[in-house]
Amino acid sequence: MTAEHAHAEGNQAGTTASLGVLDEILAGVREDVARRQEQVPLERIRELAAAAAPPLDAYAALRQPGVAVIAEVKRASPSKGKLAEIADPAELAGEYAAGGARAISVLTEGRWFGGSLEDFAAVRAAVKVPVLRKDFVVSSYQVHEARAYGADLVLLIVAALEQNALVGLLERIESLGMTALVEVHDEEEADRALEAGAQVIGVNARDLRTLEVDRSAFERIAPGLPSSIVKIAESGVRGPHDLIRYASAGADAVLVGEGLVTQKSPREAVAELVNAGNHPATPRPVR
Ligand SMILES: O=P(O)(O)OC[C@@H](O)[C@@H](O)c1c[nH]c2ccccc12
Repeated sequence: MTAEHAHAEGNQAGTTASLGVLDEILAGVREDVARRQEQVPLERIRELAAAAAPPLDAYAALRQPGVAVIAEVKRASPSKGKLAEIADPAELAGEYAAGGARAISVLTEGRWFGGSLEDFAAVRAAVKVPVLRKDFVVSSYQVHEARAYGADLVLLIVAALEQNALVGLLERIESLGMTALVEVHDEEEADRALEAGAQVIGVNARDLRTLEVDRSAFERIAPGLPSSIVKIAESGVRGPHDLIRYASAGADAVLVGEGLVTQKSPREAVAELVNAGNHPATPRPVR
């Protein structure tokens, strides 16, 4: 499906707000996973995961001094439709890394974000920094698949998962040597993430049900998280001033998509953020 098509459907989804965009996305993801699993059965994907190069330590990478920039390869979004052409995701990721990105995020959801596992594989082969599989993970098949494609980090969205599923998937990710980035949007979800044993927590400023952005969510939630937790501010970073605002509230890292893919020079845009994150006047997380 094209990004335009995805956007058109996204607008229709807006008229059925009671269902929420997240539920619509999840329904499509479940269909797509079932189809892939018919082609490559779980047993086979587990073998491929076992044969993949070992994962990088993303937790350690994100705890280095300075505010880390996680740069995202994002073609489209449900709220904005098509964002960027991205003819060569490997090249874009190379630019991000050259600009100083501490990790790369790759959307692999196809219907709404225009991503794919092919994009992921291309990026993984192009960079040496940890790579995040950004998708709507609902089954352990997707976790093994992520590892088979060389993922170091896997996103888990608390709003998309029952607590026992969250715990099971988090344990599966860690048992394969990867790091789980557990995404929350409010205090209750943050409590669930901690209870599940998350070490890396992302606060998404965007509510995945309504698609509204609230940059103050991080400021409300982050102070309540233990100092051992890597805290990532996700979404809505337009430039250095947003990074500094998040850093003041205790962010170890920011995750940036739209604000980078729409720039003429993604490398320079990353470097500007990285410089802001390394500046002596920028607040450091207290540990
Ligand atoms: O493009 P932005 O506003 O910089 O946001 C990036 C990232 O936070 C966003 O893509 C995101 C955060 N959590 C997600 C979960 C699924 C899909 C996408 C996302």
